[in-house]
Amino acid sequence: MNTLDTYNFAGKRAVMRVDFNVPLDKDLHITDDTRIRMATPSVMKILNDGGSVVLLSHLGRPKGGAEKKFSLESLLLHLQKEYGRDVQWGGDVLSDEAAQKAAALQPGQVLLLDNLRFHKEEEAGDPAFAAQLAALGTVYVNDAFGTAHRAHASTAVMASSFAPQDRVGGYLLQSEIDNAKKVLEHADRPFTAIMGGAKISDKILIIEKLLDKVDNLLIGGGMAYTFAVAQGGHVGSSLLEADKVDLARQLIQKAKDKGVNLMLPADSLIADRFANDANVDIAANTSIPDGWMGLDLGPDSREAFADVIRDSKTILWNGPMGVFEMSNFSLGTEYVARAIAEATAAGAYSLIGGGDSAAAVQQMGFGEQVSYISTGGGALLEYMEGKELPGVAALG
Ligand SMILES: Nc1ncnc2c1ncn2[C@@H]1O[C@H](COP(=O)(O)OP(=O)(O)O)[C@@H](O)[C@H]1O
Ligand SMILES: O=C(OP(=O)(O)O)[C@H](O)COP(=O)(O)O
Repeated sequence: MNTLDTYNFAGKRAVMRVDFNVPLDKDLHITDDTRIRMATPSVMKILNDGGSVVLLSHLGRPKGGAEKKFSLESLLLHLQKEYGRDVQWGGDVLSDEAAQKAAALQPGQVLLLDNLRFHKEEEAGDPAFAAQLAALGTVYVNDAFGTAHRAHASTAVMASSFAPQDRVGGYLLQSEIDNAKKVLEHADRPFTAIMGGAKISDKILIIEKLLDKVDNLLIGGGMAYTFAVAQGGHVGSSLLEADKVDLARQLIQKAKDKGVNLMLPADSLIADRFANDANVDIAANTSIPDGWMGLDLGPDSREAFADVIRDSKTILWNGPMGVFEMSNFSLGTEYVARAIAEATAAGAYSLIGGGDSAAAVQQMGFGEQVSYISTGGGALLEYMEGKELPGVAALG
């Protein structure tokens, strides 16, 4: 892989894929800018060389065209402060405005374009769309580790429009891979993985691979309810992927066969609606009443999870344990974050992945007390299971 340090960007226009899929509040303000900050060294290297940058990213998962809440324009002022210079807005990636502003960029200038996923061709990996993106620059830089597991037009396909020497991996991509490799190759035991969050269908398949690597696998967050149903439980209106129940049942069996301690939450903090001021109660995870939903670990589970974590020597965490964005459902995530900080202080190596997990750790004040915060969730997990990431493979 060509790296930024071996490339001189003077007079070049870099079309740079970043992962600026940052969490926003309802007023479209950024609540955690880790992903933006982590890509800044790459942007500054290009600008300081005397190059210019066209920034490409997705934000969230828009379905069917442009929507204000998914527009990258919300990031513009933040980026101007981050880079200490004007950042131009070019609108839609396929617009004439974008093409004209990109062509007119001068050394040291930055252009931000709108959400790639406003075009279905992005996720389809459409070659014609990829070629249109490639025409925006003279060199391709990929620093989007968080999206490196997607074979999309901007993460994988557009690289082939550039000569091999003009496909460059950014600093963040490189350091993420170096770090994940270190954990894979030297995992001290007990090795504990903690999985949670909401992207169940994406991440449930990864569990099978992790069972070959870890001693303990703790499953919390929205993912836990699919497992509770697999155990014959009732989960009310909790997050559930019904078509993954059989797979969850097989995974429980596989963990037994392999001697892995797969721990599911015994109890949940349940709510009668998806709101911070909902009525709450505590229920066994396998008997949540109709009309109620599990939004956080219950008191027994958070203690049990924390105990296992504190005894671990290598820790991999992806996905919050509850809807931590609402303060009344953040305790499970906080317990896990604190236990990881304690284990790290006692000598464990801790690796936290995912946009929301990273945000939770920072927000709760444990950012400096863990070994490494990765900007990738799914990407990190897929790398850890030994898969080649399309975004990395495309760089050659
Ligand atoms: N029990 C739950 N019910 C619904 N959503 C949940 C639950 N637990 C966690 N979540 C949500 O999961 C989201 C994060 O999931 P995910 O994207 O998979 O994690 P990451 O970004 O860390 O990889 C958060 O917005 C959180 O509110
Ligand atoms: O947030 C992301 O992944 P993550 O939730 O696994 O951390 C990336 O931006 C990828 O987004 P996607 O899972 O919608 O392709």
